[in-house]
Amino acid sequence: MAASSVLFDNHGRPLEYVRLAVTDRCNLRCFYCMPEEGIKYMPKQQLLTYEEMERLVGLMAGLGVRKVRLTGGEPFVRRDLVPFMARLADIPGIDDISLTTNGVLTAPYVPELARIGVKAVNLSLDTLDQERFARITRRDELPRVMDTFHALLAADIQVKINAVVMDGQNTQDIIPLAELTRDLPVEVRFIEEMPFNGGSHTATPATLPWHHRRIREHLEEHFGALVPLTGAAGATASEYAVAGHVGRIGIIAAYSRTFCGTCNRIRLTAEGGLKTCLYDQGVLDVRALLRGGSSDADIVAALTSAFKYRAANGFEAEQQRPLHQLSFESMSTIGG
Ligand SMILES: Nc1nc2c(ncn2[C@@H]2O[C@H](COP(=O)(O)OP(=O)(O)OP(=O)(O)O)[C@@H](O)[C@H]2O)c(=O)[nH]1
Ligand SMILES: C[S@@+](CC[C@H](N)C(=O)[O-])C[C@H]1O[C@@H](n2cnc3c(N)ncnc32)[C@H](O)[C@@H]1O
Ligand code: SF4
Ligand code: SF4
Repeated sequence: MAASSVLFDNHGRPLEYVRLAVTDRCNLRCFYCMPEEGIKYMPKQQLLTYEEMERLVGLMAGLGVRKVRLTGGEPFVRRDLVPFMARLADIPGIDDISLTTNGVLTAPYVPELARIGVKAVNLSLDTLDQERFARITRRDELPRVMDTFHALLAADIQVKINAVVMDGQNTQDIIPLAELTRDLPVEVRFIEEMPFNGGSHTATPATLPWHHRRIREHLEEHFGALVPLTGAAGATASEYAVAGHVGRIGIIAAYSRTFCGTCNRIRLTAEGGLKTCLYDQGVLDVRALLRGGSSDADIVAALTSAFKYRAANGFEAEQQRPLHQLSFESMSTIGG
């Protein structure tokens, strides 16, 4: 189905972007995302199939969605990911397919990604120090992640590095990571830590130690004034240029939630739960509709109705949850 119209929510925000968590499994155990042990993965038959996701994306394209991001868990842990991406890219109306990956398994797939037209990849990398990498992710995989980074650059795929800033863990890495932008055409984005760590540690305190302003001040102490850039509509990152640098710096106020006013996205969890806000607890069981024999028209009506009842922002969505224990949810099931 071709994009025919744009759907606006009850706060006048358009639906343009869907994030698909293609799996809840992961080959890392990042401290801020998952506990080290005791993880109960979903049985495979509970995950949406690729065919189910293709059908949904086709229907969403009819509602105006044009951008799809694959995430997880680690997307490359699921088999046959790249052919699936190629089929999504062929859906009329979808003009932007990208993914967020930890980079451990990604390097060998980079030529294929380039071939199917993937223009940008977001690569998670919280430190350039091998020991701290192993401590944060609980796996010693930095060299393979760096292989992916270099393979993406060589293939001319635009890279955004995602680094979660964690008090007492990797704040010493902010400047070395930002230094990558001096000679490389990459964007390095620093992300406020959110509480979705699956019980790995206590939830982010109400006074987030490394919030957007502090990260910016820290960068400016080293590089001088950052020059704000005009970002794309609906973007999560505030983007900045640094004098003399080829690349850019971004800061994502994920916990402060300052960009909700232009939020243009919805999420599907790996088991087909629809989230109209990262902070809601899931507003629609799309898998039940798909497997219960619902018609395209019924599914479109359900998606439309869910989008028309969105929380105004992440704080309202959080308030509407019956339990406020966000830290028992893991980002690996939400997709970031
Ligand atoms: N609060 C909030 N944080 C978000 C949202 N989307 C992404 N983030 C945060 O930004 C991080 C990076 O997200 P990515 O998967 O790289 O996606 P993106 O920022 O939409 O990427 P681009 O499309 O390249 O701008 C996530 O891990 C979250 O911490 C959102 O809608 N709300
Ligand atoms: C959940 S991961 C899934 C994709 C892939 N495994 C990866 O790490 O890139 C998506 C993004 O969520 C971010 N993330 C995970 N837990 C987070 C948290 N507690 N706060 C902020 N961002 C988080 C990661 O840094 C990553 O960039
Ligand atoms: S952030 Fe990504 S790589 Fe790290 S544990 Fe979560 S899903 Fe896995
Ligand atoms: S917190 Fe919710 S409303 Fe705000 S930008 Fe994120 S998903 Fe959108």
